[in-house]
Amino acid sequence: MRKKVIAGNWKMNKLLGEAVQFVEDTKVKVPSTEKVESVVCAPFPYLPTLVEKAKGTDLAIAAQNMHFEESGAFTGEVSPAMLKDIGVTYVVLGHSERRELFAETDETVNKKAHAAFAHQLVPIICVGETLEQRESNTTMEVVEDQVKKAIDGLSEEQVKASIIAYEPIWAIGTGKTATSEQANEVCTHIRKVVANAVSETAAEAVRIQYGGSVKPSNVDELLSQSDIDGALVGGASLEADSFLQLVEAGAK
Ligand SMILES: O=C(CO)COP(=O)(O)O
Repeated sequence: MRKKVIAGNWKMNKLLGEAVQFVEDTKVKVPSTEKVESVVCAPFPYLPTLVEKAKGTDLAIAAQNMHFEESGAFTGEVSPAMLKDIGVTYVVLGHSERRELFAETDETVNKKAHAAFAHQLVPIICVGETLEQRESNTTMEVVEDQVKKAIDGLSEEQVKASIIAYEPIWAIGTGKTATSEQANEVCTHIRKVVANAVSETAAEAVRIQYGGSVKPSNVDELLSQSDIDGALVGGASLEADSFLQLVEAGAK
């Protein structure tokens, strides 16, 4: 049984006081169970404070991005070593907003995945098709290509420890969720891609999240699907109550 992962991706939202309040409100309420991991992906300036606040609880704190280099002349960037040093444990890589707006490529996502493992960070690797690609029936090949490139050169153990988030771009922040069947179909395909590229063992172990307008009212159905092991959630992760309902669904 794969442990589910519910990750709230706050994106560029909340001020420090609000971020701290959220962690105070949720850290004692997230379920302590083998069934689910609860993760909050917060903006960089809040990470040290939130890691401190969440210490010793079942709430993990993640970054939303990082550079792949250890250090150097990269003004404005944050390195994997810095994240590791302050106690961050997960990092989102290749979110579609970073691919679209900040020139993230499959190649940089792959470099970042290697860098994450070099610093004991668990990567949450995002993939997903545009509406145009879905309408032209190229979803499976687009996603297959993204997954293969992202995990290229990782060891079997590293792939087993990775999290892949399938986020159809047309379902992000639009209120349009993929149906649970549509979401599962692609997640099943991702698992096959991993089986072919790495091994059956890696495919069995890798956790695959769905993301795109996940909310308390649709999370149960999505999580009941055979190949969906969690959710990466934007809007519905901003309120503590709603985030807690999502992690409770993961603990069922
Ligand atoms: O992009 C997402 C999570 O990374 C999804 O965002 P929404 O849940 O707001 O659609």
